[in-house]
Amino acid sequence: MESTTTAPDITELREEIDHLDAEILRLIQRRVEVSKIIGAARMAAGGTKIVHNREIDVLNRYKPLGPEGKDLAMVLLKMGRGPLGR
Ligand SMILES: C=C(O[C@@H]1C=C(C(=O)O)C=C[C@H]1O)C(=O)O
Repeated sequence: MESTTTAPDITELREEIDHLDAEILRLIQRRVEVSKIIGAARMAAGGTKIVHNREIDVLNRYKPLGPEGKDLAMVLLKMGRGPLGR
């Protein structure tokens, strides 16, 4: 029996990756923005910049991606915090 599998269209797949990256970038930028707004509002009200249990929830959310998911979540949290101690 002959195989009927066709080679993937790399050009087309790369276009999809380009679109996905643009969307991921947009979402990350918005996430950082929202996280900073929340942090600033909480600090202005006399609270802390970081909320530990909420950050644990975020880390757990990325667990399906494995160890790299945790790294990714850490980077996202770090980006939203900005410099600590301010
Ligand atoms: C955005 C918040 O503030 C901080 C930033 C978080 C985030 O980027 O997900 C989570 C917890 C807080 O440390 C929040 O409390 O929801």
